[in-house]
Amino acid sequence: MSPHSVISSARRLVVKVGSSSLTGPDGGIDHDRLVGLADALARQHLGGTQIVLVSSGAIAAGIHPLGLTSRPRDLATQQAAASVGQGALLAAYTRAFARHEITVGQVLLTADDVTRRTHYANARRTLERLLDLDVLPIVNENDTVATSEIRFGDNDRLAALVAHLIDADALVLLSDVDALYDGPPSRPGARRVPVVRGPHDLVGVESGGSGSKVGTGGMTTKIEAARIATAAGVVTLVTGADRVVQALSGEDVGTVFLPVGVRGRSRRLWLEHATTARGRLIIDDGAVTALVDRKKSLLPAGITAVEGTFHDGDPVDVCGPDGATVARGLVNYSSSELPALLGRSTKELARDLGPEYEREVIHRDDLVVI
Ligand SMILES: Nc1ncnc2c1ncn2[C@@H]1O[C@H](COP(=O)(O)OP(=O)(O)O)[C@@H](O)[C@H]1O
Ligand SMILES: N[C@@H](CCC(=O)OP(=O)(O)O)C(=O)O
Repeated sequence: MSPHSVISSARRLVVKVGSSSLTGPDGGIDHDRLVGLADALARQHLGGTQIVLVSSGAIAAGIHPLGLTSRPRDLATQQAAASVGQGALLAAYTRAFARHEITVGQVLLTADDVTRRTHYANARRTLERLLDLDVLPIVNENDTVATSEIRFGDNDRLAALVAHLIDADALVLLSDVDALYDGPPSRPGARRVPVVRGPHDLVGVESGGSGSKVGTGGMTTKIEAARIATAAGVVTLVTGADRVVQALSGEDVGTVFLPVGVRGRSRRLWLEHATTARGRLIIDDGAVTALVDRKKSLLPAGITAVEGTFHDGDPVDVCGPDGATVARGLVNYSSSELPALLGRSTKELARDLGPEYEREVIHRDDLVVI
């Protein structure tokens, strides 16, 4: 099966559309483009493909109603714009899909949230249930509550993680450029990269930031998203939103990234790619071996130093004696509690401080070796 036909025959697809493909020259939502996209997705949905749409555009949709002239730069105004714009965006999609008698559902995700064990299962269950009910879920980051530390900022990686979360057959990233080029597409002589089989095909490719006033991340975040998705076994296509019909029909458009890893469900992919570490735990050589080779939990005895300020449940990086990061995990103690426990055995801690101090600093299930 050709990689493009994986998309046309997919049972389950995640399609992501960027702000630059939904907005007009004035920065506001372009309803004709949004309806064109909805029509193409509706056809595929009615043909039996389960589709999850990850749509950016909340901030862009809030620009005009707030009387702004461009995408705000500061976080608080971006969040206000997203709050105003997300409702308008969903209303526009609801109307566009209703013409095909398709019901849509809004799912707003916060990266940090989904990483936690119970929330991960919950987000997956909700999306599965929506798909069972024949609803077309429309996902965005919950911009209004995500603070700068926990914010994804770009929906490309979020879409890759959603594709993994629902075990999609393929991920389609729609943008204002028809493919990945070997350099900025505005540069004369830039050539389309039709297929990426692995990192070697990206050697010499220059990827830059967004070329539009409303997009974020540019090609760099799309390549990163493709790397995450293909490592989880998901074929990824990057192409223009104006080629969505051809892409969904399996035509040779855009840039296709072939899977390099095996499929499988694991919260660990989210832990690694969705979280931002709030601090660092420095561990000794014995603890590095226990974590990396023996797949053990992290105990206080192997920790030599604590850096940063964090709470119980926050993501932290775990670093070897040379400072290199070896793992990331959700820590069971705050940065103020931990220093008093370092180098001590859990038995001794339980005896001196109480049974609750027998717990691991990071449980194996909350840890990903990098
Ligand atoms: N090597 C490259 N190939 C294609 N596009 C590139 C490349 N480097 C940078 N870009 C820019 O990335 C932009 C797409 O990213 P972005 O504006 O963030 O879109 P979106 O809103 O769809 O996420 C393109 O319009 C282009 O200007
Ligand atoms: N959550 C933000 C999207 C940020 C983002 O990733 O934008 P883009 O690079 O246009 O896909 C919004 O809805 O405006």
